[in-house]
Amino acid sequence: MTSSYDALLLLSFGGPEGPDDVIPFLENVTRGRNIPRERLEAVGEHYYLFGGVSPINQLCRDLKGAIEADFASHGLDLPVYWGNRNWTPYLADTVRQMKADGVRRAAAFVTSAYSGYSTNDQYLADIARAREEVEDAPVIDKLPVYCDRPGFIDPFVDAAEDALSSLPADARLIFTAHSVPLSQPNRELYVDELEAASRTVAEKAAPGTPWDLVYQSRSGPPTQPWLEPQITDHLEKLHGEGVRAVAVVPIGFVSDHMEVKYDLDVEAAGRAEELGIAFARAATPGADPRFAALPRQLLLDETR
Ligand SMILES: CC1=C(CCC(=O)O)c2cc3nc(cc4[nH]c(cc5[nH]c(cc1n2)c(C)c5CCC(=O)O)c(CCC(=O)O)c4C)C(CCC(=O)O)=C3C
Ligand SMILES: [Fe+2]
Repeated sequence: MTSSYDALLLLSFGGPEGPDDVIPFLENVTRGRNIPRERLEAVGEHYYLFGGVSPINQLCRDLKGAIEADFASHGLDLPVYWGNRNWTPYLADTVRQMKADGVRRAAAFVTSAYSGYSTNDQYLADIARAREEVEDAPVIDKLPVYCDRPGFIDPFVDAAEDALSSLPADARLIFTAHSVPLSQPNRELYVDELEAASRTVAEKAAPGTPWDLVYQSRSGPPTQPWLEPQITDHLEKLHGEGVRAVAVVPIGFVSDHMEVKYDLDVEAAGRAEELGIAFARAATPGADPRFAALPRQLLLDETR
């Protein structure tokens, strides 16, 4: 099987791999952004709780392996590279390696499924900046946004069914995504896509079950409006309405990284427990073979 590309680039966020990495990582993430010092210190503690190791890099290694297996089993002979925005392997170093290996034209699969600034445009800017750092860099085309593709949706459908099956029959569905400032460019598109993906998963996994889309992991100064409601506030509201069980689906993410492991599995689950609400968190696609098939399907334009 052939394609017009001679490499695939897996592009991700990056995360610390030990306690000494945590502060430099957080400085990388927040450089030039208006994030209060207290928020940074609080987020540092989330990482220290896990030994200073974010799950995200291992998740990328696992996904890279699954993509390579998918390519191999479909006779697609294309090397897979991996680079990050905020930690090693830094994207510019990866692009330098690709150049040294003779890559001329690569397709980029980003570990973020949606349109919007943080989820799409910022990764495009990362690619442009990394290419500027490397003389005669390979061409790198970002593959299309994939939040509506079966390879992304279907693993969430199964995961939502699994989470619901562990709860009483009257459990509610909560979809959650990373909050962004209301002022962020293309925020409406991001929200529209999140709503559409949530609706599709809800209708397939549990037709008739009430569902809501809420947000998590906000930072920024309290005076700056971000997408709401936050999941913890939403749990309180549902509690007031007599809801006793929730299945939480992290539809805004592709893997169980720190925003999922801390903000949902520690913080939101802890709030639910205090409120006496049974809480089950649905898995993210991770290295599911259906998800790992998406880069090939997008490359060969045969997804739908
Ligand atoms: C939309 C979105 C996604 C989903 C799309 C995607 O996946 O790319 C995402 C993912 C992630 N965000 C992550 C980590 C962080 N994000 C921060 C800060 C921010 N995120 C924002 C948005 C998003 N973030 C925004 C608007 C900010 C404010 C500063 C800014 O405008 O940039 C901060 C600073 C501290 C804090 O304020 O929380 C950290 C540490 C990790 C790594 C987790 C790990 O280590 O496992 C991942 C996957
Ligand atoms: Fe973030």
